[in-house]
Amino acid sequence: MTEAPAAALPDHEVRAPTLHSATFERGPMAESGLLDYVVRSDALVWGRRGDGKVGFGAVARCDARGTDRFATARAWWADVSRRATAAPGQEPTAPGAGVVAFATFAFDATSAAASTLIVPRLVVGRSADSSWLTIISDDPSEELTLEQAEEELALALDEVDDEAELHRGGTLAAGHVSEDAFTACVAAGVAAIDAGELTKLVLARDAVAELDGPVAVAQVLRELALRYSDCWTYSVDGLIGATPEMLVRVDGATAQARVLAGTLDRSTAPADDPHYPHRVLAGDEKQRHEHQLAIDSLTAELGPLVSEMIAPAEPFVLQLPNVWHLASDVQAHLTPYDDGRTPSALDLAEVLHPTAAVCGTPTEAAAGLIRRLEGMDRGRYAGPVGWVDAEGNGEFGIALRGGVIESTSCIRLYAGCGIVAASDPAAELAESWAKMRPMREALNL
Ligand SMILES: C=C(O[C@H]1C=CC=C(C(=O)O)[C@@H]1O)C(=O)O
Repeated sequence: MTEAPAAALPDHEVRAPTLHSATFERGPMAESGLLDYVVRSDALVWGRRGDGKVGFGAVARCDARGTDRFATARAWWADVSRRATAAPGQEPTAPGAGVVAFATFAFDATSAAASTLIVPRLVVGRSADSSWLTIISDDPSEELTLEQAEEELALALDEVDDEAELHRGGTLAAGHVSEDAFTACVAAGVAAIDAGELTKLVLARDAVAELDGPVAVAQVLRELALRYSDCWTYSVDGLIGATPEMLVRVDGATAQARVLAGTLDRSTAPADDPHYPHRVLAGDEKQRHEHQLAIDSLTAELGPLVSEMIAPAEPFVLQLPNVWHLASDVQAHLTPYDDGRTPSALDLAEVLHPTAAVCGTPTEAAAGLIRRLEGMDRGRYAGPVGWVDAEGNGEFGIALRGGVIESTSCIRLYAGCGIVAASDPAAELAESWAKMRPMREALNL
């Protein structure tokens, strides 16, 4: 048995609100599912293939920074969850219904970026077999009715972005890590690996998009969701994108992850060779090594918390519109902590982050070298992004293939690449461009 992480920080006063919710079952949605609700720039979004949730407004928020960012968020959420009540007869009926928080975490403890949990006023949710509308209040005396929830939802959907004013294009410039700086970083990373300092590290760069109008967030999200239907589309407090990598998904006592590492650009692939990705990606020693290190980092951290874990012996090739990846789906049965509580999605996000898909092996050596070589604050890029409910169910993707909105018409994009002994700087630079392609296309850049 494993000891549960502390529910409250020593000397930490958690000022969590008392929340009250009502969840109303709704009929089947149109084929497009949740995408019909992705119409506002400020909505909170988590979804894949029409399932997921869209949040409007905010009734509570927790911001944290530094080494304790996960612990602060966990303590706050434990308090919110303990106190939350549901209107009689309107209790949550599915994971993610009822009181729920959308969450985003900074990659590194030294980041200036806040890690944030936001509880929306309204949530429209859909899973394979149900759909619902939840309304949440921080006023325990407020009567929460279906009429009120539908009226507020209609108002929220009415105040949509004026598409005429949205951007049509713009420019993309080097960010903190230019192309030259990136290739130099990769060469230095390979030298450190050759010198025996570490086995793998993931190096990233950024690029700044200045658009000729306000970022069309909802339009970008809809495009990403439609084109990248195997990815999880997210939008939380200005962090947007569509990630192919699931850090952890918790549904009751089941945990799942999709580990990715190993990439092949599709734009340079021969059109007439169906075996190309299997031969060049799945059959390549360097790519398989990079992938295995990412799996090992996940299973080593998850192992002590589970009674059973299924990790396939062979990765599969995940085909996205821009790239192919080596991918492995891991499934595990969670063991309760010795206080009887099952580890929550938040607990697991903290334990598993950062995997070797975004940091390296060994973790501490890689994290230190990333700070030194990149010299940039990654902010929330490559950190966990997703949602958690009051029961501890939730989904945390790794915030990849996206960007951070820095002002109305400016968005910073990020992409990184796993570096091992056999990595070539020019090839890694090309791969980073391939990973930025989904956002560039959605932004018309
Ligand atoms: C770090 C990123 O991708 C990771 C996930 C999948 C494949 C990767 C790779 O092949 O390098 C990276 O580890 C990114 O997209 O910024």
